Amino acid sequence: MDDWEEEETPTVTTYSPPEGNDSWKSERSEFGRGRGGRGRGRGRGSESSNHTDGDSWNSSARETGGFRGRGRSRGFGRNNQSEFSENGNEVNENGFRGRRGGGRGGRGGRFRQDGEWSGQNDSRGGYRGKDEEVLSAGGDQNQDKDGADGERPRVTYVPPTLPEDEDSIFSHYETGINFNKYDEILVDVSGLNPPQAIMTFEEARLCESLKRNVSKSGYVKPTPVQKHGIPIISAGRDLMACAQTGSGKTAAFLLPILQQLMADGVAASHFSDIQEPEALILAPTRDLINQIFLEARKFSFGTCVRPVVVYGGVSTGHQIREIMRGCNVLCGTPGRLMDVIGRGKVGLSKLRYLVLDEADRMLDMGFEPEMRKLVGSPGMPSKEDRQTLMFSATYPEDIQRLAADFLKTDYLFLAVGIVGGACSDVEQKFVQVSKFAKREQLLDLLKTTGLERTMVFVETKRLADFIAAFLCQENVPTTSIHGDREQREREQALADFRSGKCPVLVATSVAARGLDIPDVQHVVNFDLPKDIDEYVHRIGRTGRCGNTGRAVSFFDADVDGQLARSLVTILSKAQQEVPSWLEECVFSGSSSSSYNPCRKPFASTDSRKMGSFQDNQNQSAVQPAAAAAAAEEEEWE
Ligand SMILES: Nc1ncnc2c1ncn2[C@@H]1O[C@H](COP(=O)(O)OP(=O)(O)OP(=O)(O)O)[C@@H](O)[C@H]1O
Repeated sequence: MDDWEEEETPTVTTYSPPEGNDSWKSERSEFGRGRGGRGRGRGRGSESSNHTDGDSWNSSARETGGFRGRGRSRGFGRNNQSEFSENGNEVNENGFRGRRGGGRGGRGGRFRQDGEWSGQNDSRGGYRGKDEEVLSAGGDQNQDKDGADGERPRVTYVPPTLPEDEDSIFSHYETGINFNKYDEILVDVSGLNPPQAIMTFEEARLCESLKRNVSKSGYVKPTPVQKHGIPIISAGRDLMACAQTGSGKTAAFLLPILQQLMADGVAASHFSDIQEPEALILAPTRDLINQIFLEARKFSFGTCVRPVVVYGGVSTGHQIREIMRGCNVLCGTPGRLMDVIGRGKVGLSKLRYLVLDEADRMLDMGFEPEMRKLVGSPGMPSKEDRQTLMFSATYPEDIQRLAADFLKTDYLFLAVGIVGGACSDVEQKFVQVSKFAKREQLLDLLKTTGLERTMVFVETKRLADFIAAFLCQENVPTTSIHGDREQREREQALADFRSGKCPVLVATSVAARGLDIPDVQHVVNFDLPKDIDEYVHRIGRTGRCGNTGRAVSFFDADVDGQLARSLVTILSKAQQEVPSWLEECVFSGSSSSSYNPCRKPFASTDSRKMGSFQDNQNQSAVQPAAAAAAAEEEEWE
């Protein structure tokens, strides 16, 4: 038995939110208040919203009314397999504990009077602070192996089998009223001899099956990034593409790649021990790469091209078995990808396309060495012998410089609209609120939004648990996603949010990029991020594909002052009203630019057009402080 062969996992945890309980939509008094008085006494750091009796709190929590979270809480959204023992300690379930080096180990956290979560880490290798995920960068290699070192239990989770019926595969949401306005966005292509843009999908000369799949996906006409990106990729050019969130970047790279593979008659073969994909697609988070895989699966439906996905938190054995069944397009998070390459299951000699989605993220954060390791993997074609494609809505100038190392010198830079600009279909509002008043403000806000789908972003994993638990106590059907939740829980949380079972999703930055969830009408920044690009991505979870959306951000001048200047720029460029108090904040000096001194708020265009590009080639692109602060949730596996 190979070391990757494992037992299949037990079935996925069932999630059962409160039924028939919609009191949270009505008056404040019905929000479940008075059940124990918030913030006092001892409770659990995170509580399940899956109680079938509609009571979100267990008896001990109710008795004591509390939020003083005990235990490194991960239990939100669980079923009745109790995750905590009576005294609040975790109990073992399925042998999953502690594989992130102790994120779950910290105990005794509580919400202080000043509104801040204070975790008391214990010595069991507990919470490692903000860089917890970073420390596991590239470290997926061992995590699925049996716990020989006593610390890394084998991951046995196998995601549920995907539905095969066409309705599920091609389900999509409608383009919005502003879809046609995409045509008015200014487009700039820089670099030598760019090919002519296409105006229609017919001009893309897709083969019949691809054309049929595009049409079944509800695509009638290409978006600007597709009009320009498809012919550039089809012409064999390297590309760095920047287009606003939700404007169809995924199809812009998938369609020309799949078209070329089909035209060349590649076919997945399971007769080979080692699979040699023609395309590698990388993204920074598990949930995003899974989504990209589903898009690839949709567009290649009924063809001989076979996409496969690999990412952390799922049984490696299962994923390798999937690869062995044939693999032309391998989608993955970098750590797991390097793992399967390292195990000799994937060869790179046939590789023609290397795609980095959220490319600025992939090259930021000090992960650049990991990316270099990947492109330096044995058998990886040199940049001259492969086509490298990068996509994002944001491209800080320093990252553009770094990215150029991975691209041929004659790469094209495609800018649709303002590089780093916010989606113009998202109405952006700001509320001045101190950290003490944020929870009340959030409840008030959710009262007005009712059952509309809302993503609430918070800064830390612990706070995500806490706020989700708080909302559940207030009878708001809520789930959460963050890097300390097990993969099955994350997938369940996303499924419950998508289905509307839980219309509120509390998330850390792990959900900021790329996720394409239908009908997200609102994004709330309970905590503003430290980084303006992160803000752009977060609010881009709404207002997608021509639909309109709304983002409300809680601004606490004591904490968020350093972001004010960039926010004013973002709002102005999106032609939105800038609150006078926010402008004053900039001029009063509380908006310091010292946080990220080397970065301009936006690269307005292709960095090569700016004189500094060559001069700064050797300058380190990674800003350690910024990287560390923004690294809370990214995972490299
Ligand atoms: N030409 C099209 N016609 C109709 N719908 C489209 C078209 N192109 C893309 N879409 C849909 O628009 C939605 C957003 O696309 P996608 O997720 O690729 O955006 P994105 O630009 O990658 O966003 P982000 O920057 O957030 O990652 C998806 O549901 C996708 O299926």
